[in-house]
Amino acid sequence: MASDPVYEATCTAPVNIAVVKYWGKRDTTLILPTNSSLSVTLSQDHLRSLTSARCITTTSNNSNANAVADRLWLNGHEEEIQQGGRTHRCLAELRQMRKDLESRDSSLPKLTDFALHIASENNFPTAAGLASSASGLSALIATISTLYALLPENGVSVSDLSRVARQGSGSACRSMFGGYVAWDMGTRDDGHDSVAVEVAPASHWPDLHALILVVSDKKKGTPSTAGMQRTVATSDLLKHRIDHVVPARMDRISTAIRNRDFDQFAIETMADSNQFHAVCLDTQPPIFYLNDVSRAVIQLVAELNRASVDAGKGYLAAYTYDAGPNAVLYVRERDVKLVLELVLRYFPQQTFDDPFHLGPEPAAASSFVQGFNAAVIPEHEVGAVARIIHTKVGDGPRVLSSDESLLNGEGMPKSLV
Ligand SMILES: Nc1ncnc2c1ncn2[C@@H]1O[C@H](COP(=O)(O)OP(=O)(O)OP(=O)(O)O)[C@@H](O)[C@H]1O
Ligand SMILES: C[C@@](O)(CCOP(=O)(O)OP(=O)(O)O)CC(=O)O
Repeated sequence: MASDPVYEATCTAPVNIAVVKYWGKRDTTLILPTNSSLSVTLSQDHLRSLTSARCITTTSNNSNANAVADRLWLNGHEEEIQQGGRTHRCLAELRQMRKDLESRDSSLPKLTDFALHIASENNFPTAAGLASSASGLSALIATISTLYALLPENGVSVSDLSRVARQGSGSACRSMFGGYVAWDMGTRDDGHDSVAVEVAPASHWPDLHALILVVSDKKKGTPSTAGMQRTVATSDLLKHRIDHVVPARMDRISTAIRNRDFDQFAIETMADSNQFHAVCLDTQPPIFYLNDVSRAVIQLVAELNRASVDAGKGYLAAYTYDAGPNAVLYVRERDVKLVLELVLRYFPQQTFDDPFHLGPEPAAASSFVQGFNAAVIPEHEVGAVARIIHTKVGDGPRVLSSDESLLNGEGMPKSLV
């Protein structure tokens, strides 16, 4: 007996960390932002969401009474796909795009007739302020668009797919591209022009590294989705930011990236992070994402840069913080050793295995930069920074082979918790 054809795809997608922050929606259903934003996509060699999706043909799943319903497993646990919820809307939109394709080409298999089984795993903590929603939703869109052949040769661009990802989680639209990515806020009410665009590929400025100082990987207090709408409703400073700060900053930071101008990139990145946390503080009741350790990291980086700029050597590191206490430091490859040495001295680690082998020598000199004030912050206890992840700018979603699938022959997750 001939076996049913298998329609399945597996992809990974990256995390992105914004340098101009998205904070505020003008439409909460379509996820249309109140300002444009810009991010750096981080390498999937270190942080990634891996997703497999399979069309469940009725014969291969005739024992399952729910055969017609889409199902999703996240890190081995089944998650409900809520009717009208974000994931549900993304799946509906992708199905519609596939239907359009099938109606134009009758030789294509009618994949939209089948339910989908989707399994996904993040190789880092979920919902902990490490942008899991961005990589997770982007991996979902990348995988199903691969399964449905929603490809440039069929008239579907990456920006078109970013429009779908945006409706899963705003920041996810930027993870559809590698490198340096802008999310144009757009002006249309239907969101058609609110899409991600590539500012520059990773290869344009490949030596930008990221050090993620994980201060806490616990679930955060105020989720971004709720927090940002509280800011929209109550903060006057947000209006100033939207009208008078972000548009010019988007231009300046795009130019800095095109010119590989780290000083300008660092100035804009740190100013934008500071302003984002200022609008959080300007929210009623105020939202606090930074803690004492986050603030100590800011002081340390500020002092390092001051000394370096005074010595005529320019900026060495740029900090940025999302909706949590974890710091992300952007550093050029040539300066990673020095910045790591500094971070490890003030925030010692039990163990730190550097994947790039750029860590400091055990007996490295302790005078970092001429004029650096070593008393700027105290040396912290082991554990103040729980973990350091060292990664760098990377590429966009990747298509993997079926060997890497998270689903077994019956279309069920290989690892169920
Ligand atoms: N691999 C995945 N596949 C599908 N959905 C995912 C995946 N990973 C995360 N999500 C969705 O994203 C949610 C977490 O988003 P949330 O914004 O709370 O956290 P975060 O993205 O880690 O933090 P932040 O956006 O502040 O950086 C999960 O509850 C889940 O719904
Ligand atoms: C602080 C941020 O990380 C906020 C991210 O918000 P989300 O994209 O997680 O929010 P939703 O669209 O409601 O899912 C800044 C940024 O990534 O630009």
